[in-house]
Amino acid sequence: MAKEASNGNHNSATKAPPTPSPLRFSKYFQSNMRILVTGGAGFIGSHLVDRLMENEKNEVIVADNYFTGSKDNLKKWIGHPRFELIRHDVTEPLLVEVDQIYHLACPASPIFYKYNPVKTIKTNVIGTLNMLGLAKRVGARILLTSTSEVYGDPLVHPQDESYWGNVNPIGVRSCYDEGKRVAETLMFDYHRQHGIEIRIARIFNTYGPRMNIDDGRVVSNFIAQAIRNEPLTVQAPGTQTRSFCYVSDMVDGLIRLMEGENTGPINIGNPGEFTMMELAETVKELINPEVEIIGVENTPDDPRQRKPDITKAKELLGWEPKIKLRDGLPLMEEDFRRRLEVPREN
Ligand SMILES: NC(=O)c1ccc[n+]([C@@H]2O[C@H](COP(=O)([O-])OP(=O)(O)OC[C@H]3O[C@@H](n4cnc5c(N)ncnc54)[C@H](O)[C@@H]3O)[C@@H](O)[C@H]2O)c1
Ligand SMILES: O=c1ccn([C@@H]2O[C@H](COP(=O)(O)OP(=O)(O)O[C@H]3OC[C@@H](O)[C@H](O)[C@H]3O)[C@@H](O)[C@H]2O)c(=O)[nH]1
Repeated sequence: MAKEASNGNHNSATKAPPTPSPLRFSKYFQSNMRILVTGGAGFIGSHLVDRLMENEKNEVIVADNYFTGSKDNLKKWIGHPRFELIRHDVTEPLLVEVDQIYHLACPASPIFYKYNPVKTIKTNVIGTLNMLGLAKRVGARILLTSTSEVYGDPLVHPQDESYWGNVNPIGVRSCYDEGKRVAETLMFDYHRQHGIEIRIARIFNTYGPRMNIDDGRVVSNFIAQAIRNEPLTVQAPGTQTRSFCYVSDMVDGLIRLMEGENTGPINIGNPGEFTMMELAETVKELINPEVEIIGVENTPDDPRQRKPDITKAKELLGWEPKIKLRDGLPLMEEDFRRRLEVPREN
């Protein structure tokens, strides 16, 4: 009774404060970094989003047009209070208030970037211009995922960042290679002219769970073929080399680059180098010893060798990859078997 009287007395100086909304105590209101990930519904982007979302102080916005990405890759975050997903094409301007931009939007598989080459150039050039314009307007730091393809068919081996590359400017891969080179140029021009904080990662071939099954890149092709018991298609001559980085190592490198003090460009990749025939033999041995390996025709301008020099990443970011190809392939196999609904026979 006495309590009721006291609660009902609006003139009382000892009135209890109203109960705060439960939202006042939610993590949402403690966030101190809003991060935009373009291309966040894609392969690397969705793994990056997972890592960024692990930090309860981050809010993450993904902008993606779903050309090669999928909402499925982000399903565990849809509806989360610190997460937003926007259907957006980066060739159009985007107005959001953010502190950091990871700019990944661009098809990465040669089959997909060659499908509509004019659109690939627009994505790289106009898309990067739009994201730099956004970074300038809101004062955000921006990281571009460039590529080892800026080295073209390299005449220097392994490739370090000082190498200017050997790119065919009018070939079928140029929409991607030259597009990324212009994107790098734009990043540095905005940095020098407008003082934008930039970071450039030159990513070497990356693989892992969530790659599209029909992505067309070599690791996903071989794993899907081995699981389906179809011949592994080694494109001629089979002696061409690549260096494969597992996606968790890649994401770790990208975050270190964003958080560090160096603009780059910095190579992020795994220096373990394999011919495509060696890769096919490794997949055969690990996944399906019965599968056939066949030679097929290649496409024009396929780089003959590729291996990153990661001295700079080691020195400036304290980063190096941890997962060897032989350990990463079975992790990807597991994901592909689940999606293809082909369990491993014991
Ligand atoms: N995976 C690799 O081996 C590799 C190597 C070098 C560089 N990269 C770069 O890393 C980034 C991500 O590559 P990935 O392997 O995750 O490729 P991905 O194709 O899986 O992802 C790209 C994402 O960008 C989206 N996208 C494409 N065009 C867009 C547009 N105009 N507007 C908005 N969204 C768009 C796609 O829908 C997709 O979700 C790309 O910039 C790629 O060039 C990747
Ligand atoms: O089924 C296949 C597919 C590909 N290959 C060969 O495997 C090698 C790698 O081809 P991929 O299509 O996986 O990728 P590429 O290295 O050519 O390009 C990639 O490089 C770095 C990124 O920027 C992009 O993800 C992509 O452009 C090529 O020599 C290709 O000829 C096969 O032997 N069989």
